[in-house]
Amino acid sequence: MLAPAAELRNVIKRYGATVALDSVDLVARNGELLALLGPNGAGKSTAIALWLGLARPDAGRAALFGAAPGAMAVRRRVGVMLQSAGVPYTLKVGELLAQIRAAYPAPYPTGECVRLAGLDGLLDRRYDRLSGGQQRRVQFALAICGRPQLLFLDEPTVGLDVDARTALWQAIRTLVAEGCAVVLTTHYLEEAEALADRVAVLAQGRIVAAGSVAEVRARVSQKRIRCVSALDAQLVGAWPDVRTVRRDGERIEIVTDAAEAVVRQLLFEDPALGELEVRRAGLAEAFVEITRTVAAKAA
Ligand SMILES: Nc1ncnc2c1ncn2[C@@H]1O[C@H](COP(=O)(O)OP(=O)(O)OP(=O)(O)O)[C@@H](O)[C@H]1O
Repeated sequence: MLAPAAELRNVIKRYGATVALDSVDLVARNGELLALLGPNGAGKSTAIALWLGLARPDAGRAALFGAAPGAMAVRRRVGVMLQSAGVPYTLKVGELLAQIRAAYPAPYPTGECVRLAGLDGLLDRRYDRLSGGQQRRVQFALAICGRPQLLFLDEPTVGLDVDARTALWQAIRTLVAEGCAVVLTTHYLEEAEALADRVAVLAQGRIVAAGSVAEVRARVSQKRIRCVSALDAQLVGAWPDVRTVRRDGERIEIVTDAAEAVVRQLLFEDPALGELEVRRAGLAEAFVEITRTVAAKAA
């Protein structure tokens, strides 16, 4: 059987007294996007550092395509976009692209890189004179131009406006559809929800939830209630089992573990209530609940 594009097997990584990863298993497969989620310091960047050979596990194994990270044959199959980019600043975008494309056996044509990363009109511009968002798009182009079979994206859409973010999501989907494996870290849960085939939630170096977006979401019992109501949100917030309440114009939105009881009380208190909707909570609520439970147990 073909080895997965990237795997961590029972990995422990310590920095002094800090256990950055504690018995972690992760797998990223071809044609799939794995989203790594977790609060600051959870261990996401450490996982990527191990895969890139920038750090070594204290125990367990990190492998890319079944081989040790860092091997030249493996590096030619991998594209990387990290949070801090070591880009030679004074070069023009076109020169940067040409340099990186030359290092790969079957790179995308320049025009395709421009289209995928949204670099129209930027090839003749110096990298250091671009805006932050334009630089991010160049970094993305440099990560994908070698037509990687495995792509690491560490918070790729930070600083991008809505249009640029949507365009980048589309480019990521194109690569995944072509069979690329993608490991994405993000703090934007809607990004994971939009792109991920599988998510792994890390907290304090441990995987606390893993599976499809739907599976992780199903781990929590919370529901989201929305309705048009004039009830005072602060009063509703004091009801039993209500976790959060938010007023959004004429609507209120309630997150609760006991949807039936809250709906009953809503209808009782506000006979004029309308447009009632009850939905399973999204990934954002699941993530907050899972990581809060872990923090509470550790305290
Ligand atoms: N080079 C290092 N030396 C010492 N400690 C480190 C080092 N790199 C990471 N750590 C620690 O390891 C833990 C995990 O950090 P890591 O950067 O992997 O988290 P993260 O999930 O990527 O966080 P963020 O969302 O803030 O980027 C943290 O406690 C961090 O302080």
